[in-house]
Amino acid sequence: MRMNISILGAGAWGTALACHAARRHAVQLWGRDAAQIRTLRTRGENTRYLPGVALPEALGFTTELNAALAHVGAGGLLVLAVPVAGLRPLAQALRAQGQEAPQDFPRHVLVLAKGFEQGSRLLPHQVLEQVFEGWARQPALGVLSGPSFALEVARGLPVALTAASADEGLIQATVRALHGGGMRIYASADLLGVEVGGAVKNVLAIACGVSDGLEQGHNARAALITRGLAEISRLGLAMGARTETFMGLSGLGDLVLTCTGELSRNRRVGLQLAAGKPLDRIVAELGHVAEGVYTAQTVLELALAHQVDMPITAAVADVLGGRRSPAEALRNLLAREPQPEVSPLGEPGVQP
Ligand SMILES: NC(=O)c1ccc[n+]([C@@H]2O[C@H](COP(=O)([O-])OP(=O)(O)OC[C@H]3O[C@@H](n4cnc5c(N)ncnc54)[C@H](O)[C@@H]3O)[C@@H](O)[C@H]2O)c1
Ligand SMILES: O=P(O)(O)OC[C@H](O)CO
Repeated sequence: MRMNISILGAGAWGTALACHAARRHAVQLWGRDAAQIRTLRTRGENTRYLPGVALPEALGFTTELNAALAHVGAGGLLVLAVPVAGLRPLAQALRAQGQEAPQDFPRHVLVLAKGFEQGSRLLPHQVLEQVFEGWARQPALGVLSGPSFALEVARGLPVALTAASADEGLIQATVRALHGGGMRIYASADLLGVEVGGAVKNVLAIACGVSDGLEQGHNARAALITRGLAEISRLGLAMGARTETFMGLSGLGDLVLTCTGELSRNRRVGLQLAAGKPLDRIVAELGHVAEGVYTAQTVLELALAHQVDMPITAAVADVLGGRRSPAEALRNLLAREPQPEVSPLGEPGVQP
């Protein structure tokens, strides 16, 4: 059944998902930059964020938040495709806009961002809960996560993702909107676990980029991925997530993709740090968000607060914070005391 969908955020991921959804649904892509949206409309291509991909003719564009909301109405799907840092201001603007006709505000809001908000240390859905708190028209919230490079999705290549929410109606709306045409959507009720996996894998992808950039070999990369999964699981469990979530698409799946795939922006940051490039230059030249850069220190703070050991994350935070060189951080990791290997799935009564 055809649905009305608005995707807010015209970066790589928002544009790719809009390409996918517009093949079957009425989709509006919203961006805050009027000049960029004009280019999308006139050239039929997102030259800045997704060059080389022809946008579907049926895809609509807008810079008006109220038009994007009106398109969705109460019964469609509203998708937030901005980075974590942009979520709070966007949600505040949505709430303000929604006051005008609360009965028409979308019932289902799906978030795509992967990371923790700096300062508040909140996950994306928690930021939204905070903004919408106390509002009579508080929407049902969900996240979409898993191994998914925007460029491949935009080209229609196969992809499997996890939609997580406590609200069954939201999951059904997401499946209706996105499942099919090369995209498989799996459902999960573990919103927190899905978001923790998506946030921390970005930090570990930076570690793998550093290791590969320093030519430490495939063995080292496999070790970082496996021990990285143990770090994700430890933090997630301490925060209340389910262990099995980390063995799924949004955990192991996305970790493997981002740590090994050449399209990963986070991995690219690590490779360039290993080459000795200063972080501010890397970020300026990347032209896209690499969420791991902004989330690493917060993950480390959460690890300390929950008293879980996350040595790889600590090493990445040290390198990003300029406290250690990439080579020094790696030496430090190798010099750690020997310890028993505990499976990321854990053992009864033992923390992984
Ligand atoms: N690119 C991918 O392959 C991919 C896949 C899955 C998830 N994600 C996640 O999706 C989120 C967005 O990533 P992306 O790849 O689209 O990033 P991007 O850097 O390609 O684009 C970001 C977009 O968000 C816009 N933006 C930033 N702050 C904003 C704000 N305050 N209000 C409105 N718009 C704002 C920018 O103008 C830009 O259009 C990130 O959290 C990322 O981790 C990305
Ligand atoms: O390019 P990255 O490193 O931001 O990763 C993109 C997606 O999150 C991969 O699933």
